[in-house]
Amino acid sequence: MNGRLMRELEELGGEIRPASLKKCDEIIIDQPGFSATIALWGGHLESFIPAGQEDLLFQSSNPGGEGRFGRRHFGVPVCWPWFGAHETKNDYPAHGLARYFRWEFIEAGRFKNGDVKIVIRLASEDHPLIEEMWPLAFELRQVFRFSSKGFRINFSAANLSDKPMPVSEALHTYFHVSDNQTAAVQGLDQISYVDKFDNGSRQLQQGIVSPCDHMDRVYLSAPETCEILDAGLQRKLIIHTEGSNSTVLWNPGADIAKQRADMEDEDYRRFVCVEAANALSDAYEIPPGGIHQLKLKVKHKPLVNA
Ligand SMILES: O=P(O)(O)OC[C@H]1O[C@@H](O)[C@H](O)[C@@H](O)[C@@H]1O
Repeated sequence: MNGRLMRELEELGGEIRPASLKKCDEIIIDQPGFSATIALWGGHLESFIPAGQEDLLFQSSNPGGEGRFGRRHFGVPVCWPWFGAHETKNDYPAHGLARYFRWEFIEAGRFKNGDVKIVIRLASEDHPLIEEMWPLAFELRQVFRFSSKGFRINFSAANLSDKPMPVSEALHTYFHVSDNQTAAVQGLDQISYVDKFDNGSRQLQQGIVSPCDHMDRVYLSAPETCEILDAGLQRKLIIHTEGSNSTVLWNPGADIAKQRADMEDEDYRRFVCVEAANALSDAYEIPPGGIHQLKLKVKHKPLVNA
């Protein structure tokens, strides 16, 4: 990292924790209204803690699998350029490449209203293994915006190649909840979904989703806003997306969680994934030279004022 970036970060009261997660740096921002941590490994927003509250994001109990594609379930993994299993290559990792490679920290500063801004990027040309596995050149950027009210992620993908780029994707957010048995997701009533835990059958959502246990669902043509209601933390999380047609809800349930190396037995009770996605029939192509943006905005509010 250069001196300019270091100064910009220091002016925000930020610091770098060097080579601390999977041998990559973490960026820590500590402000009166919140603290946030970004892992350059995979470009995960790892933690966002509003002052006086519990983290909005979940982190699994241990760092997880070793090896090039050892994954960890925490924060906001970026699933790109494919969501789920690769269509033809069985030996390629699930959920694409972006969550396994080192991103570059390129900017720290403030928006006009004082919100904190951090920008990171991942370019295919920076990693020979990416170029080998995905021969279409790209540049990804994440612009993080933090304030005491919550966080935003503006994710953009630029197709630098001369061919159309097929993409399915997700900002696979692990929202921390007090208990998945009592937490609820509201806002998907009457939306049709593909139930991956029921052989991909099509279902229609009736009312709220609760408990948030053992579910793997892709809601297609989903609305831009939904909410997590957490009675235990007396907190409501308002999730707003742009550029995302699918909303994925995932919680592994007790049995599948046991197969995840980084999760302890009770970890699955402490999160629900609500993912801003373009998956299955919502997959699309970025034209040569084109850009696609996926935006996620998360605000927290007391549940009592719902
Ligand atoms: O364990 P991973 O690879 O991070 O994936 C977690 C889950 O992510 C969800 O988005 C998928 O719909 C699930 O099928 C998948 O199991």
